[in-house]
Amino acid sequence: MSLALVTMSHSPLLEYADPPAQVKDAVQGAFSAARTFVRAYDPTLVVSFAPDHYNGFFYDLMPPFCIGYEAVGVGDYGTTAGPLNVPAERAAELAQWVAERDLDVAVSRRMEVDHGAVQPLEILFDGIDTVPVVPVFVNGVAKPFVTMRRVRKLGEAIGGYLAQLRDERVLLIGSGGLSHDPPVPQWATADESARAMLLNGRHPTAAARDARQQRVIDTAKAFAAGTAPIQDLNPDWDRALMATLASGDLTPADAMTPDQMAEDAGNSAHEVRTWLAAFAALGAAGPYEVTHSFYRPIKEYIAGFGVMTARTVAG
Ligand SMILES: O=C(O)/C=C/c1cccc(O)c1O
Ligand SMILES: [Fe+2]
Repeated sequence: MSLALVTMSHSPLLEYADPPAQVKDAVQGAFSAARTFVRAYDPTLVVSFAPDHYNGFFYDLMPPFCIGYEAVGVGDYGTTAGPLNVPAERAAELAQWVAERDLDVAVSRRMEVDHGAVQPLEILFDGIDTVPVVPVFVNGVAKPFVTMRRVRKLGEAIGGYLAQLRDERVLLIGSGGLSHDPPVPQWATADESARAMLLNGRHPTAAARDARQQRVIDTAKAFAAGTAPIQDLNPDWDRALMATLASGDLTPADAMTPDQMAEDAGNSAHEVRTWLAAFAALGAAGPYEVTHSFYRPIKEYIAGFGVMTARTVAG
């Protein structure tokens, strides 16, 4: 069976920053192309690979991957709060399939998801419960990181399951990246209160959430002004990765090491793991073609900002 894919950067700053009009228009144009692609494909099921930013997953128990049987948006940065429309039996069947292929994936019967998972659903489907979605958490912020090879293998296993479904049109989403280094605390350098948040910061007070988000919003302003103490975007790295993903041969990404990824493209560049998983899943259904590709480094959004659509080549 054929599959389709949208990979897209997310940024909570879409609603909180003000880049020049032509930049905003270019991003909206890329979203619009992705929406048109999705509407034409008319998926019956979405499998969404997304990271979390210490809103649903914490160091009290941090898996590399987790399949949600139910999921609820936490409503960070004004994104939609509430339940996603998760087909629990389909999710459980997928988890079983993956387990039988020697991959160890956590499951959650109540996954909490943040802007990383919610923003693409809002942009592509005008809501978080309008289409059945199986959410797959891919750790993109918390050390230790599994190898990129492992991420590719997970994507291939999930794609293998989806490719044999006869009664579904499946859209894969990969959310995050590309190069970027927003001020998400790191355990090694965090102070005591930041460590408490990283350990178990579930359900913060409104004031605590506002303070955390304001720090990111302020950093984005400073980054655009050239004064933020965060790592620069790396358009060459972003474009090279997008070329690898488009090529159909994902094995070169196996050589990317976690430390080198962070050094070259920022700590949150690990979010590209969702793109790799999504493309590996797509490739499991056969050769694919990229139908639309957008890229722009956007400091106001603290993101090497990319959007790609792709689908199985009819054969
Ligand atoms: O607030 C956070 O935890 C993350 C913010 C952010 C900013 C820019 C790009 C991203 O992918 C983010 O998640
Ligand atoms: Fe992110």
